[in-house]
Amino acid sequence: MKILLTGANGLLGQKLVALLAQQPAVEVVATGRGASRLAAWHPDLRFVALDVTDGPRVHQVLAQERPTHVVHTAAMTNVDECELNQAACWLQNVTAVAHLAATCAALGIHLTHLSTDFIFDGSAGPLAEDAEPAPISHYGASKLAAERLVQGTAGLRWAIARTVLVYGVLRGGGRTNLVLWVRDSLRAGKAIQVVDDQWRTPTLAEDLAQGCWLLARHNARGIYHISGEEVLTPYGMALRVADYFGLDQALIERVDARTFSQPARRPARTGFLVGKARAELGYRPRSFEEGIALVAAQQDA
Ligand SMILES: NC(=O)C1=CN([C@@H]2O[C@H](COP(=O)(O)OP(=O)(O)OC[C@H]3O[C@@H](n4cnc5c(N)ncnc54)[C@H](OP(=O)(O)O)[C@@H]3O)[C@@H](O)[C@H]2O)C=CC1
Ligand SMILES: Cc1cn([C@H]2C[C@H](O)[C@@H](COP(=O)(O)OP(=O)(O)O[C@H]3O[C@@H](C)C(=O)[C@@H](O)[C@H]3O)O2)c(=O)[nH]c1=O
Repeated sequence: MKILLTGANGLLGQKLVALLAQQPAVEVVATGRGASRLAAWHPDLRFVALDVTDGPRVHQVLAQERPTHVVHTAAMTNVDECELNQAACWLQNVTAVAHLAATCAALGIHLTHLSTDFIFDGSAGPLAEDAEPAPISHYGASKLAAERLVQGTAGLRWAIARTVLVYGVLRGGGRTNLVLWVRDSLRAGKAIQVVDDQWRTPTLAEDLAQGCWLLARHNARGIYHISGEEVLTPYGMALRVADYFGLDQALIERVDARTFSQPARRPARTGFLVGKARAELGYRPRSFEEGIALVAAQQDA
């Protein structure tokens, strides 16, 4: 197998690089916007600059590299930024997917595409793969449009991995995540307000990477929910993080989502049922406790 990753500098991309480096039978090509931020940790990694919004370049790189599989992790993931800059969001989350899907179909490459719980309206959860999407933000709408584009590309062999609130240690800077934000705020003695009326199944980035690897290895076809299994609110997660790291829980103020005036709406209740991935792929996510322990171990390393 030869697997090409998009967005390799991002959180999921980094975990996929680390996981696939341990598979002797897999050749990895990491790609990302601009230079590699992984060279210090993976000096032998093959890295090719690829902005996925550049259609001719997408075709050029895939035609040159001829991977058997692409895992498309790159996206505009700042949900508020997507609401405020809708054209940029569409370009990165939809137009780019059109380039990749068409090229993968033409070259016979299996595509694993990443999607999100934010395609749902938050009225019910945890959700199975056949739940009806109804996005309430521009980010969610763009990710749903991308799913439909993948599904509608003639001749494409595809899998869609949908996931939920991903956390883990990121090297070299980038988008933070709930576990690191809570830990670092409390360590700095900073009070935080955390919502207790949103429900999620938080996902350890390493587990998501494992799920993507399983999808590619099985040449899976169709939609798979790949997340953690415990339904928690961000407030509940914050308390557990504080507890694990021995930090002051009194700094965590329990609030409603209405307390925040964010540009983009968030679905209240999501979270995923992962039974399909468990049964068909052998996917086994870690508990939230185990996930925090892994984060702690990596920070100490
Ligand atoms: N994080 C989460 O909580 C969730 C994520 N997802 C989905 O999972 C996927 C992976 O997310 P995650 O790794 O956490 O996100 P990150 O934001 O950590 O990583 C995304 C990466 O995509 C790169 N990127 C953005 N635009 C382009 C472009 N035009 N060309 C090439 N690379 C680009 C970014 O580059 P740069 O570093 O230069 O900015 C970044 O490295 C995404 O598709 C996301 O929608 C779904 C649900 C939850
Ligand atoms: C910043 C902040 C967040 N939160 C909560 C709300 C939210 O549920 C959670 C994470 O907030 P963020 O704004 O970091 O992330 P957010 O944009 O809500 O996270 C999303 O990212 C995209 C990419 C996805 O696809 C989704 O699955 C989802 O996890 O933390 C607070 O309670 N207080 C705060 O001050």
